[in-house]
Amino acid sequence: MNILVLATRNKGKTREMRDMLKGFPVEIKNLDDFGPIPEIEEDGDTFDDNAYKKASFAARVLGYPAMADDSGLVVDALDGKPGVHSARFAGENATDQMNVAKLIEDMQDIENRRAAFECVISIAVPTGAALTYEGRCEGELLESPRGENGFGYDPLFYYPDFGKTFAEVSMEEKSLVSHRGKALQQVVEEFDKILEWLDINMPRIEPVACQSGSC
Ligand SMILES: O=c1nc[nH]c2c1ncn2[C@H]1C[C@H](O)[C@@H](COP(=O)(O)OP(=O)(O)OP(=O)(O)O)O1
Ligand SMILES: [Mg+2]
Repeated sequence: MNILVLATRNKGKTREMRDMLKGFPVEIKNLDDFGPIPEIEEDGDTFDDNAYKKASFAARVLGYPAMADDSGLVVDALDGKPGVHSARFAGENATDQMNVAKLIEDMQDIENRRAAFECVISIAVPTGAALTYEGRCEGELLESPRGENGFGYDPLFYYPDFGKTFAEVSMEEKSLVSHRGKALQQVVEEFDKILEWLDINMPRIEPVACQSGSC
């Protein structure tokens, strides 16, 4: 069976990605299944750059196809911040709680509460060839957190159609409308084609059959 490595350290993302890919003929592995590998710096200017960096690096280091997600929250009133810096909004090793607290503070007294989650998924092979999928989801920021589910900024992200935050709905409900859910839905729809693409693009690591006849 084909192996696909989820190139992420984020447990919330891992759960959502595993859930949507269950049932497909592919063995999903995590970075933790391989022991220590170097950290990759997410210093790209776009979600696209960073998703590709993470996926192609993991594929190159591990020798398997890898799928990475780069995502974040884009806030209208903050000129698109925190954007690609969402994970380190409150500082280099910030926790979700610290990032949420900073967002609450920065949004104090701001009337325009519009925000969107954006996600780019990259599926790469060790040669650097890659496929890209994108998703976006619009909502509003509350003034204080609500709900216990999900991760990251979910407790502040109110989705009007649900009348709830992403932390107040199940993972399955969130995935129906979320940025990552939408990107993954395209992956799911195209999965047969993706498997074919992997088949063609994965390097053949077995030595080429001996051509001199002496082996
Ligand atoms: O559905 C979501 N619900 C809530 N928050 C979310 C979501 N999706 C992304 N986010 C936030 C979390 C983190 O602050 C940043 C992602 O940063 P990002 O670098 O892509 O992920 P990460 O560092 O947590 O894990 P990794 O890079 O190993 O995949 O955006
Ligand atoms: Mg990251």
